[in-house]
Parts: sequence; structure tokens; C-alpha cells
Amino acid sequence: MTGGTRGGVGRVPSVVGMTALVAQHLRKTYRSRGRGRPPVVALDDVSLTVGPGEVAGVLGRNGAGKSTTVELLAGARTPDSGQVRVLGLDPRTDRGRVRGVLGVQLQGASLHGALTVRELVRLYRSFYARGLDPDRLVERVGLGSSRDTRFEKLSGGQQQRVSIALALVGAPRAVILDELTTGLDPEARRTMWALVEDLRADGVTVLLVSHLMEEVERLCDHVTILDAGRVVSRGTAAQLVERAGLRPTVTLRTDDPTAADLLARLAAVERVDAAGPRLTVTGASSGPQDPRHGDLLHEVGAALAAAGVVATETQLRRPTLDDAFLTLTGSPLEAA
Ligand SMILES: Nc1ncnc2c1ncn2[C@@H]1O[C@H](COP(=O)(O)OP(=O)(O)OP(=O)(O)O)[C@@H](O)[C@H]1O
Repeated sequence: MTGGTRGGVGRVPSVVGMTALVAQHLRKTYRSRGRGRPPVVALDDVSLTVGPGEVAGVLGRNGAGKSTTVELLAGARTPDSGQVRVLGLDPRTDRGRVRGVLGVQLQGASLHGALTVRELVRLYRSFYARGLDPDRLVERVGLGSSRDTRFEKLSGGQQQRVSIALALVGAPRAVILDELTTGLDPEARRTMWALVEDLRADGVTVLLVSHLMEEVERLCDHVTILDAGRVVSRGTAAQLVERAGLRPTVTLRTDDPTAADLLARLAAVERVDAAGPRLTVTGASSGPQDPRHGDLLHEVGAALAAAGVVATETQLRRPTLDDAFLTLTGSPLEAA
């Protein structure tokens, strides 16, 4: 982010060659809310790492364990077992120093309602030796016209933007954003996404917890999928699609009876399904790492043209992170 100074927190280990955020083999159980019920296993052997300057995503349905992971990384809770490091520091024992380098935006943070937006951001700025200019930050999160409004009078989306400003005002070297844009309108959502891009440009490490596929796909260098307290998979969106074994498809319409056999013989094609004149051509490659990888649409088009086959309504569909999530966890994220 522009307009501020970073650092200023002495004795924090250099992040060169170091993983910025580390969770190793975290296990966390909660006492059950019902009498006589067994404890809830919120996290079972969860590990994740985020390199310096990376924007990493954690994706999962309600109850997957996302908030628990964030709370353990922030030092707000203690794991039953496993380890956490933030820029080389233990958030439980180095609490003060971690607070100086890690910004955390938590879901539904409760703040002093009688203070105005500007007062709150200035107050939080005063907790740090150095940081961002509060008034510019308030503008940057889109709250310029509400800066003199009391926190309690703000809409849910505006309150959320205040909590993001508070996470950033100390110019942290790493920031955890929990449900960054949930409940925000599309314009505010874009403002927040641009803010994350600014953080990336400034080399700030970002852990973005989300259940919005578009957000994660757009912003994150890699994604960890959590489901029922376990890590299901981790990688770039393309790697997750590949790991899920998903294939691109081309659909088209043709009256030529030879088309299906012709296409099925192509090396780039795994199979062809016909429903009357409509063909669905499934690619053989699951991604760029596959030796059979190529441009399925181009190869299908070229083969049909060479054989003089006329096709219409030709459409390519590439599998998305959404599809990978469904395959890897067994149900869609949107079910949340
Ligand atoms: N304080 C608590 N006491 C008992 N169980 C809890 C507590 N906090 C969380 N849990 C349970 O632990 C599991 C993981 O919860 P967590 O809040 O970490 O998931 P989440 O992925 O953040 O979900 P959401 O998207 O709904 O916030 C859930 O089964 C939840 O009900």
C-alpha cells in the first residue's frame, strides 16, 4: 500500500529465505456445546505455509476450520498440538512482536461503537510506532464519506471495511484477512481486491480466508482447501484442477456421421459422447504438465476442417477451481 512506512519493529527475524506464515500439524478440539457429546475436532493435522510476499488462499465451507486456523495463526487460541510461526515468531510466546508485524482482520470483530471511523483508525494507528496515514487509509477502503460516522451507525459492509483498515494501519508485513469481502457490494468488493493487489505490490504476505471462489482464483498464488478440519489439497488453481483429474471439453453440433469417430482418434481427445447431432469431446490432458496437453479447441477445429466436416455452436469449457473443489471434497462450495 502506498502512503506509509513499514517495519520499525526491531529484532524481528529477516524473512529472506524464511516462510512467512507456517502452521504445522495443527490439531484443535473444542469442548462440545451439548452435554455428554464428544469434543468437536475442528482441525485434524492441518499444515499450511505461505512464503514471503505471497498471497495465499484458504478455501472451505462453513465449519471447515478456517477461522480456527486463523485464530491459531494469530495466537488468539492455543492448538492441542502442532506449531505456528509468523515471520519466524511464535505468536503465543512472542505476542508483542507478532502484533507489530501481523495484521489480522477477523470475522465480526467487535469494536467500540461510539467512536467514529476516523477515531477508530487513528486510535489503532497510535498502537504502532509506525504505520499508514489513517485518513488516507480510510479513503482507500472507501469510507471517506463516512469518516465521521460512529462505528455503530455503519452498515455491516462498512463495519467490515473498518476492520480491514484496522488490520492494515500498522503497516504489517503479513496480514490475515478472514472473509475479506463477504457481504460487500460488487463495487466495494473490487476496491478490496485492488487493496490486496497493492499489498502484494508492496511485498506484504497475505493469507486470504474465503468461501468465494472468484476471489481466491483472482487474487491467490496458491490455495489450501480445507474440509471438515483437514487439508484436502493445496496448489495453484491450475494444479488443483489437474489433481482433481478434470478435463476440458469441446461441445459442438454437426450432422456429419463420421465426425465422432474422426475426433475420437485424435491424440488430444480422450473420448467423444454423442447425443444426436450434439457431440461432447473430452480432452485427454488435465493440464499443462500433461504431455498430451494442447489446445483442444484448435485441434478439434483443425481436424474437422481437414476432413471437410461442418460444425456449429462450437464451445470450449475449461474446468474451474469450483469444479476442482467439488471433485476434491465431494460437494460444491456454494452449498455453504
Ligand atoms: N468455540 C467453539 N466451541 C465449540 N465448537 C466450535 C467452536 N468454534 C468452532 N467450533 C466448531 O469447530 C468447527 C470449525 O469451526 P470454524 O469456525 O473454524 O470453521 P470455519 O471454516 O471458519 O466456518 P465458518 O465459515 O462458518 O466461519 C465447526 O464444527 C464449529 O462448529
